[in-house]
Amino acid sequence: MAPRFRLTGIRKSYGPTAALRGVDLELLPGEVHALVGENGAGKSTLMKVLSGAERPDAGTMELDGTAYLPTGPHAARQRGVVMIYQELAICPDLTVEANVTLGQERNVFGFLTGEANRTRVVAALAQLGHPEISPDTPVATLSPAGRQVVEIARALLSDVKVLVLDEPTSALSQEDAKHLFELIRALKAKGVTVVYISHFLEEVEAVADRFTVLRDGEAVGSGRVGEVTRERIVELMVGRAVAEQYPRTAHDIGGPVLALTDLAGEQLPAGVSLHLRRGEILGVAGIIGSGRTELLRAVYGLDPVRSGRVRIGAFGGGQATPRDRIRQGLGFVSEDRKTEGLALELPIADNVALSRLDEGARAGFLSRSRLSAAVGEVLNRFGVKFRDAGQPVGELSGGNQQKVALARLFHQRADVLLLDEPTKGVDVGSKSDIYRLIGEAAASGKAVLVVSSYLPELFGVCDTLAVMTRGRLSAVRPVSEWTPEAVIATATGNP
Ligand SMILES: Nc1ncnc2c1ncn2[C@@H]1O[C@H](COP(=O)(O)OP(=O)(O)OP(=O)(O)O)[C@@H](O)[C@H]1O
Repeated sequence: MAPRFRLTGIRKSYGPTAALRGVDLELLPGEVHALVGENGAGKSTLMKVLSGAERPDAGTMELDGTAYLPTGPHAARQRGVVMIYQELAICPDLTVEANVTLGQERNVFGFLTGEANRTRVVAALAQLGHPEISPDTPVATLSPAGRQVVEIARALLSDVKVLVLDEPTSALSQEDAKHLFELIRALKAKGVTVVYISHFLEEVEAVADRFTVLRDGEAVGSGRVGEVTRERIVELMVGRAVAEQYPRTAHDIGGPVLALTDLAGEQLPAGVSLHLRRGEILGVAGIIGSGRTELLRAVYGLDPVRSGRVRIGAFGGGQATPRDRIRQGLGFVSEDRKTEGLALELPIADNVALSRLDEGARAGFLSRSRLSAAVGEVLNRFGVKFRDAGQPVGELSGGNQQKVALARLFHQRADVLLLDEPTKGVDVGSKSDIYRLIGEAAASGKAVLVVSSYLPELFGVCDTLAVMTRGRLSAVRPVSEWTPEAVIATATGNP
């Protein structure tokens, strides 16, 4: 079959960082092609080149046998090549219709025909199986899944031939992820080529026909999904065999360090009690919207507490500010690193040291070199791929940004770690590193409360587990007393 899209010898550097070092890739019509690789391997950069957001330094591209070098995303879209980003690039204040037609209003003799546009939008939403989404709805009021449908509808309107999805399930519930897979299959049946970037090999196996592995800016292997083992794909990604996905460090559980009594926020959580002990890794499962994030935010002082108590070691009481909480030994990694986790324009070193600036301070001055040295050590432990600690965090790949957010917590030397989706966007090898570090933290007497939507990780890492349903938390039980089925049943309110 003639390829729909061919990239040959693609190179791209950002200053001294070579993100792509001569990549060849062929995409067939009507296939789902998974692009996998470690954080910083170059997946997003390659897809930005393909979708016109970045210009390659060298190499050629062909779409349906003719030369292709778009001047920008708009030009790429006109040729039918569209990329949908992890952080959806939609205008939240505008309506669904305005978002879908943005920049591609059908123009008859120079006039915009509002009615024709509306018909096309309604048809696209119906085609995607979402006739319930009204064109007049402001996008801001839609769920992440709804926003994604709007983005895909927008792609359909530009007669998409190649659709790139960059970690599309990261903000979706399991149910919505299933719908997305159905949608991808429908697009495939229409002959659309879908490029699917993901760190979840289960998803790759469920939805992709072929895969390509990128490592350090080079394509190091490709093939048909199902003809190679998952272990082999991981080996290609990391360049070595990963011995243990969930490394365990023996740790003892001690006395309580965090106690919540009937903790309630403005809406969520709705009355949560629990004891977290020294050396314990306690997982909180639940569906999106069940109040898990709100629970961590209330404990950390980011959201107001309506009633109930938070007791941390010797400190008791209800409301406190994050500053108080940090002093009391709490550390928090937000699920939403872009808006409240990291200061993207600031250097990596400053981001890591943000809550502990005393480290590099000497006689009232902040010594850059001491700060960099202290931070460098933490970053290396986390395997963060970076050029130098003075580089802005925003230059790092998504997964590496997440590792910086975690590194900060360890640098802060918090006693109680509140982790909200700590491995979101993180590659398999690095996930394993993060699990090892969580285990080591527990072994050194820290207590860990971890919220995750990825059940294998909760079962692989935690000592105890509880499930959140509509703002309430089930009893905390040892992991060995739970099954994934029981967790799902409890989470959906059918125990
Ligand atoms: N705007 C930029 N400025 C400087 N360096 C960049 C920029 N964008 C990407 N890079 C670097 O290029 C390399 C590849 O990054 P890219 O985002 O393509 O990786 P990725 O495979 O998508 O990673 P992840 O799985 O973490 O999203 C990384 O070393 C990254 O730091």
